[in-house]
Amino acid sequence: MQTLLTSSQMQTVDAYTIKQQSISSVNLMESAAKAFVKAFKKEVLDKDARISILCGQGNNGGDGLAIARLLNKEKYKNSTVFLINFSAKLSDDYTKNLKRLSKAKIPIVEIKEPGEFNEIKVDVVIDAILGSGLNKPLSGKYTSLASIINGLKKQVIAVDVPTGFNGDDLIPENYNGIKADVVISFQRPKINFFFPESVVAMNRFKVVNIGLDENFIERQQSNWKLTTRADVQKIIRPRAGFSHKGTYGHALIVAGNNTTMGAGLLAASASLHSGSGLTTVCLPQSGLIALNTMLPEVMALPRNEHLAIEAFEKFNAIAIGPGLGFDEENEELLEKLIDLKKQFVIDADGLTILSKREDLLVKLPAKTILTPHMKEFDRLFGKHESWWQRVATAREKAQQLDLIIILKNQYTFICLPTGDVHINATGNPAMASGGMGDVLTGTITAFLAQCYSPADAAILAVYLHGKAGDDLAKESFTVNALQLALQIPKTIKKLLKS
Ligand SMILES: NC(=O)C1=CN([C@@H]2O[C@H](COP(=O)(O)OP(=O)(O)OC[C@H]3O[C@@H](n4cnc5c(N)ncnc54)[C@H](OP(=O)(O)O)[C@@H]3O)[C@@H](O)[C@H]2O)[C@@H](O)CC1
Ligand SMILES: Nc1ncnc2c1ncn2[C@@H]1O[C@H](COP(=O)(O)OP(=O)(O)O)[C@@H](O)[C@H]1O
Repeated sequence: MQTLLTSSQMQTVDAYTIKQQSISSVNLMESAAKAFVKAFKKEVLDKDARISILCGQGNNGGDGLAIARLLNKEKYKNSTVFLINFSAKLSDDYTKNLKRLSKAKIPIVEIKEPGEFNEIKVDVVIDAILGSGLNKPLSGKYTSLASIINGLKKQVIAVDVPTGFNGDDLIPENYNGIKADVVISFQRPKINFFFPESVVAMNRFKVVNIGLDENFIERQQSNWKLTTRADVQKIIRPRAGFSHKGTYGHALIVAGNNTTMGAGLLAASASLHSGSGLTTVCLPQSGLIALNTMLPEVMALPRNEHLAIEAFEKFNAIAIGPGLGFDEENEELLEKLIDLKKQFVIDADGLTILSKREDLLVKLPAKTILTPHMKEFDRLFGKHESWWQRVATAREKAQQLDLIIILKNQYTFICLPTGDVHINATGNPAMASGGMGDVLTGTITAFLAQCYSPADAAILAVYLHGKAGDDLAKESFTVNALQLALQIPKTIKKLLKS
């Protein structure tokens, strides 16, 4: 797990590292520039590319000057440095790097007015104008320059953050900063990189290590965590010697209806492939042939109005919702199930029922896992104007109601009752197709059945679901839900081996 920090916390880390490691701030800047250049070389392979390096007058600009010098050493021969001199204040390390740069034979152009930057014959722009020191909205000359750069429609690579991008708070719809193709950020991604609103400022990001004190970072107070491969490797337990099907629990998937039977089958397949010892699906009679044909390993509990609630008692984890329908009968079933006080995952139509029945929402057993996508979430907790607002509500509700709320998106936010938000960064757009959420539900249920704690089951399942999608997307333009369910055991095996 990596702790994610705000820009001001990163400044503290910066200062601490300088003090504790007896490294000067200009040397820290040098290591940031080196790390940037290493990543840049993978982005821009052509050493003849015409590169414009735009440097502000703070430390972000200082980075830019050091980068210019290092790129020159790396034989990028067509670079020009533009000094964006819109302010009177220069940082010390900027001044030191300007002096160092003067020894290299790189053209330097001073820009005092935005219109003076009219470099249209450029292939790559390096944006080192303003970084994480942004302390007010962008305006005046900076806005005009950002608009000129965006208008060039060239490849833009930003140092640490795009100019005008606030790393820690809502990005306004009328964002007026630079739009980067790639951001090469230092040591930790900014929290805002994971919010969909950041799409106006960047297409993707990379994070490079610059030698900041990791232990100190991890000691900082922050509720934002990023799940790493190492975390998942620590959580996941290998299959034990002398174990048998009883060792790995019995998952029940209450799902499927005449026109949405597939949702139940997908969730059941995911449960089976994610390692639950036994899986049963509670589905209508009309789904039995499909189930027995497709998943002979999975058992059925035919769902009808005569089904007694005692039939649900033997399961140690129950998922309710994929393709279930939300008529009165299903509402009654959900109500009865909740009274059993089992470990639940509630998804899809189960969530729709909860959005109509607040009395049930507040009765959910502790650590019940909810898996809404954006629309389901807003149906449950009210309309939200932004993802910052939505995540804030999810965090608050998880604490208030003692629930685990998995708010699904490209980057999924797992909100725990502790107030922590675990961000998941696996997964990709090849997975954007129906049934994917049903598979996630089945996977979570399987981990609950195997007695992982609800928080671990959520973190593990979300990571593996995305990772399985990433593994498949290496070879395929699209990834469908059933393929993904089948991939999960292979992805787990690979994680355990490495
Ligand atoms: N630990 C790390 O991660 C490391 C970080 N490093 C690098 O340092 C960068 C941060 O540098 P930084 O603190 O000097 O601030 P930076 O972004 O250059 O801004 C400069 C000045 O601009 C001004 N200003 C602010 N907003 C404005 C606005 N809207 N419109 C106009 N002006 C505005 C404001 O001045 P003020 O307004 O207060 O006079 C501010 O002081 C960071 O992104 C990374 O590249 C690495 O070198 C090493 C390790
Ligand atoms: N572009 C993407 N990147 C990463 N994950 C994605 C992407 N698109 C979809 N997913 C994942 O697929 C799942 C979709 O869930 P959901 O919308 O409930 O699907 P469905 O209702 O069709 O089963 C979520 O876990 C989501 O994170």
